[in-house]
Amino acid sequence: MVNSVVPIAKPPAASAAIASVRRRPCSLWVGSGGAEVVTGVLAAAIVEGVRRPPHTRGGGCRAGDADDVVISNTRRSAQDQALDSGAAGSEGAAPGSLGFRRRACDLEGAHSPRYTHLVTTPASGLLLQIVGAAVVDSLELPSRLLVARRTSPPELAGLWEFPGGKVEAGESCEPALHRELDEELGITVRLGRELDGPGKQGWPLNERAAMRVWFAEVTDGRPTALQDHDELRWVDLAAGTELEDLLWIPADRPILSALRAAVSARDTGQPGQKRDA
Ligand SMILES: Nc1nc2c([nH]c(=O)n2[C@H]2C[C@H](O)[C@@H](COP(=O)(O)OP(=O)(O)OP(=O)(O)O)O2)c(=O)[nH]1
Repeated sequence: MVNSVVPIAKPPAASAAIASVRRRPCSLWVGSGGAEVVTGVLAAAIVEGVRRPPHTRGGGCRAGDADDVVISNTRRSAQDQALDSGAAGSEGAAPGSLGFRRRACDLEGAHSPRYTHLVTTPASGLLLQIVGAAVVDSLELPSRLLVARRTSPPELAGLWEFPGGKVEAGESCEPALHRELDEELGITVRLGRELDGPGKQGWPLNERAAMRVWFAEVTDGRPTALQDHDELRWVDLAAGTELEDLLWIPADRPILSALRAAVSARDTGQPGQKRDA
């Protein structure tokens, strides 16, 4: 949840990224979320907003007042800058980094499509949270893994991955994973054990994101590539099989190794078993 929203004239520490606002400064809303913003968004600016998000406090703003906002931060990537200049609704992704979509729902309470322009900057030490599923044919006796081939962004298109996606603000990891699997594959699953990564946020993917991964088993639906993927495949988990030969997102390789070890140790967990709530 976004803790506070204040006019740019009196920014909190987290809004140091904001360098200048042309036109009317009071039209810029700054959300300072901290740990509660699970997607890793610490500072965010919504411009062109026509009404403030429902869970926020602060002064009013008027439609179109702040459509010339400049965000500046030494940690900003070329991708962020591209987003600043790109068309609303576009996605950007620099090689090795994540694509951030210009959409309002990255901030809880800002789900209105009328918030047309959102720029986010990651907090230092807080990564964008991704969740992924190691969907196996059986949680108790796994022998095959469901893998998915991405269609975007161009840097990742054609690479195989664990189905999943970004945790949205206000969402917990496991519900996010259920949502992603439903949206992307049209399946309902029961979750098994989490495949613990090296960090609290799971497995590092790049400088901006980390992924938590759970074993899962399909309980309803037939996996179908509904969005984000052009092919799904059940592959044998045994060593020396197709699984290793597939062109994986490189960051996923260590996860695959750990997954195999967990399967060998029959450590995929019982349904509902979790590391945390
Ligand atoms: N789902 C998934 N993403 C991965 C894996 N490995 C890896 O580096 N990533 C990266 C790729 C993406 O930059 C990011 C996940 O973002 P995404 O685009 O899949 O998220 P999403 O489904 O919520 O997509 P969108 O709504 O933003 O379009 O994490 C993986 O195994 N599974």
